[in-house]
Amino acid sequence: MSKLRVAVIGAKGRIGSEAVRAVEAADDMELVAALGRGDKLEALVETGAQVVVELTTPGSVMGNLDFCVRHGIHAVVGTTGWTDERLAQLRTWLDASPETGVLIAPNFSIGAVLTMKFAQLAAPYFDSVEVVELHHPHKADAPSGTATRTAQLIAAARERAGSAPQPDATETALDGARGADVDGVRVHAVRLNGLLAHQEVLLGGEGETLTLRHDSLHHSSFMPGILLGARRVVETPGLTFGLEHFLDLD
Ligand SMILES: NC(=O)C1=CN([C@@H]2O[C@H](COP(=O)(O)OP(=O)(O)OC[C@H]3O[C@@H](n4cnc5c(N)ncnc54)[C@H](OP(=O)(O)O)[C@@H]3O)[C@@H](O)[C@H]2O)C=CC1
Ligand SMILES: O=C(O)C1=N[C@H](C(=O)O)C[C@H](O)C1
Repeated sequence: MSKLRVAVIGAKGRIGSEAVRAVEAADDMELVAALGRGDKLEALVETGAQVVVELTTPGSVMGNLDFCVRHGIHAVVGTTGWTDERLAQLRTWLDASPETGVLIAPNFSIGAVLTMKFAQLAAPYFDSVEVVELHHPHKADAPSGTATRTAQLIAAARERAGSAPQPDATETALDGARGADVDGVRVHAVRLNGLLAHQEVLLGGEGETLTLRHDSLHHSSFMPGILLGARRVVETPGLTFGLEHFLDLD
């Protein structure tokens, strides 16, 4: 059987360099291009890339995806910074290239995907829920894509269940003291040397709390999800948001 022809954009970055190694080590894949900043995207066409793994920056990802979708190259995207407007733009591009698939995964690690799932399950049973994400201090954005998505999923689960608004009588003396508000769920971002990528979902009810915590201790934690995404996206046209759609979690 022929190997899947995979390219990595952002190949010199923290996660991109790990992805290069993971694709090279996968028996069913061939790394056909490893692009860094300044490299020409035309190399993707010249090398016959079928799937791109996009791990760059919020400032670069849209231009890269525009090129990929226009050339019918599927994409697995880990880069953060997704807004409703960006997703709508991407859907427009995909409408014009209906056989192309794009997977955007706020987090490729199985533990993080499960944390999001458990948080949605638990959130309607508690009065209060807040998200704390903790990362290395070189991370470009805050809050993390994972924390934003987790808060959105929690808010949607609470709305579906008809949960009451969260109790909070605080009058904040300093801006930011209560974190960011994502659909009514507070999200706090810690940047600390020594950390990689971590998240806690804190849930509180009458006389009890539940803490869900996930730790990515090495960038290798994201690789099985990236490889799975590359294998599945080629047979999944359109936009898929979240690795959970490629996992049999129910
Ligand atoms: N979904 C997930 O599971 C994960 C997602 N991420 C996300 O992935 C992204 C990258 O993270 P990280 O590796 O830590 O960041 P880094 O800054 O280490 O890597 C980004 C790389 O992309 C390069 N780059 C920027 N623009 C372009 C471009 N147009 N073409 C080619 N290369 C480009 C950068 O080059 P230069 O240094 O010259 O700017 C850099 O080498 C972030 O958004 C992060 O949040 C990270 C881990 C897991
Ligand atoms: O920048 C990182 O490191 C990470 N980014 C992603 C995010 O913003 O959620 C995924 C993971 O947290 C690591």
